[in-house]
Amino acid sequence: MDKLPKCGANYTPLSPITFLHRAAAVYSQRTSIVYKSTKFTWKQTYDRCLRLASSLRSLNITKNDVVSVLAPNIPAMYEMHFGVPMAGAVLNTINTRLDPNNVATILRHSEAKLLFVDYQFVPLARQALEHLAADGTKLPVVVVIDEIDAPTGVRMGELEYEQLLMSGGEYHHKVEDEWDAIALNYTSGTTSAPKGVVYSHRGAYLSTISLLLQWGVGNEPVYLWSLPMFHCNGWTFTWGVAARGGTNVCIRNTAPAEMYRAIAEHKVTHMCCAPVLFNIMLEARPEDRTSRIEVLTGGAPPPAALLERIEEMGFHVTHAYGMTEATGPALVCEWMAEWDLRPVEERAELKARQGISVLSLEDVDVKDTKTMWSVPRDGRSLGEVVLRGSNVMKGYLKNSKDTAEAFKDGWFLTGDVGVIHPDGYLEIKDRSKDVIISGGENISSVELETVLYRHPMVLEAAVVAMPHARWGETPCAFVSLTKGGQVNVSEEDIISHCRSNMARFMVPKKVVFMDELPKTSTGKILKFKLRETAKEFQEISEKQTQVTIAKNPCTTQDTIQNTNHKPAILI
Ligand SMILES: Nc1ncnc2c1ncn2[C@@H]1O[C@H](COP(=O)(O)OP(=O)(O)OP(=O)(O)O)[C@@H](O)[C@H]1O
Repeated sequence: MDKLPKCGANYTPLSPITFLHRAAAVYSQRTSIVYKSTKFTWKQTYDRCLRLASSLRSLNITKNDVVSVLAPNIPAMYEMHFGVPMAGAVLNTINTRLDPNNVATILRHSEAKLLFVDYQFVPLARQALEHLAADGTKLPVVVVIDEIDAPTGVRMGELEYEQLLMSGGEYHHKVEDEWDAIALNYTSGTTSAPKGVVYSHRGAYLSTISLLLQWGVGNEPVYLWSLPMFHCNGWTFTWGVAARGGTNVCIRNTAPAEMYRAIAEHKVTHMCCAPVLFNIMLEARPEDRTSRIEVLTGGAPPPAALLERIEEMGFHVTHAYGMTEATGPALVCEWMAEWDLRPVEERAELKARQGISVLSLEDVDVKDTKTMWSVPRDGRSLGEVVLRGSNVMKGYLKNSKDTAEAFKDGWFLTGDVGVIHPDGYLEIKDRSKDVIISGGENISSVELETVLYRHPMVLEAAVVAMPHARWGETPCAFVSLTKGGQVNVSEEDIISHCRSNMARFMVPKKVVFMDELPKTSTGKILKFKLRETAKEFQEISEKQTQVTIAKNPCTTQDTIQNTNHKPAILI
């Protein structure tokens, strides 16, 4: 048995590039991409990617060179997911919502050789390159991507994407080792400075296939690009849509009108988004929205109440949990048929659990990371979520310390705190840095937020620890309200809603109303900013016990609005 050797016929390096090669052969005339008036077939997409790879080689881009891109979900961004690794290079998609300094940090750290810039982001790229020039960093070659069907003429240097493509021949780098790097993605920076996560061809291939299976994506999906491709390569669906011969519906931004128009026009069947987008879609819901759309959501805990509301509109939601280091989704809340018989509220609660591992992971567990012992599967015992398997990153670029700390005894430590239920489904209770420890009791901020979201006038909610002289920490809630709620709901209303729905020691001692909660560029609520604010309240309360008004609780660029209500100290 052992003497049977591997050979070219039975052992080939795994790479998602093969999905495109196959799509061009077997789905050649199917539509691959639609964007405004532009439409391509899979044969055309393949040809364009071969040209892109060839053009990159002519610009001296070779194996392991980093090619960065600042672009929305446009056809060029999609093509780069194949064309860049087909040149042997590593794709680094940069979050377009970052500021110039953050973009410069990524370009500097990744040592990008080439930067593609969508014409709308030229001002951002210019400022980022000024930062690099100021400290003498070698600048990348810049290629502007102009609007494909209506060129604007905006340029930054001489090179333009379509012209570059037209000048290219055909090139396809042969992947010799599936462990070679394919992509470099920076984490959101929610808890610490962003880290550069490196994916292998093998990891990308297996993650893509297993997520397609887990979500049950069949033949010819019509996939709406509502999730940025810059977020973990669109949770692998950049590669996945090619694998299923689907159609990529590209949109420049996720304004609800544009999304609803695309959904109706192209008969969208699938889309992904963070839960934050549900609020936006609910506020702008068209009256005639009925057709069923499969939605994969994740990136932050989706409150059960929000799931209930969005499903009423024909969006059939599947909940996934993951992170940049796990190539996007690592767990999916796979639905069990028997749950269909449960009451609506219970169904939403089951769906709000993060679920079970995708097939490409060998194992997932919740452990006490000091002893590395598993916690009991009782739905109550807290531990850290750990993963192992082919989804997990190669490591952090040029950061051996953080890489070493992230791996322990053959596991990747996620930094998330969770429980395992008796049925094997995992539920995230918090990020380890967000757990509130009050009088020795661990309080899950996610649990409190779930209750807050059940208040019909609450649009967004986040709970953080506020220092407390007696209890060490107590929960402080930050809430934004629906339009109707802004005139009607008081802090006392929210507190009394909490009192009726949770144990007394968990009830937030203070509620701060904001027009909108501060978020990271990937839509996660910036809890560390809220913690700073909560700390200020505590300091104020120690000095003066009377009612206090919040002064610009958050003042960073990420903050969208100041408070518009007058919170009272209730300690
Ligand atoms: N379905 C989900 N439910 C709860 N939390 C989730 C879910 N999906 C993702 N998350 C949270 O998002 C995190 C992963 O986010 P991401 O990789 O974008 O960067 P980040 O961890 O926010 O940034 P940084 O590591 O730089 O602080 C997870 O560790 C988890 O805390």
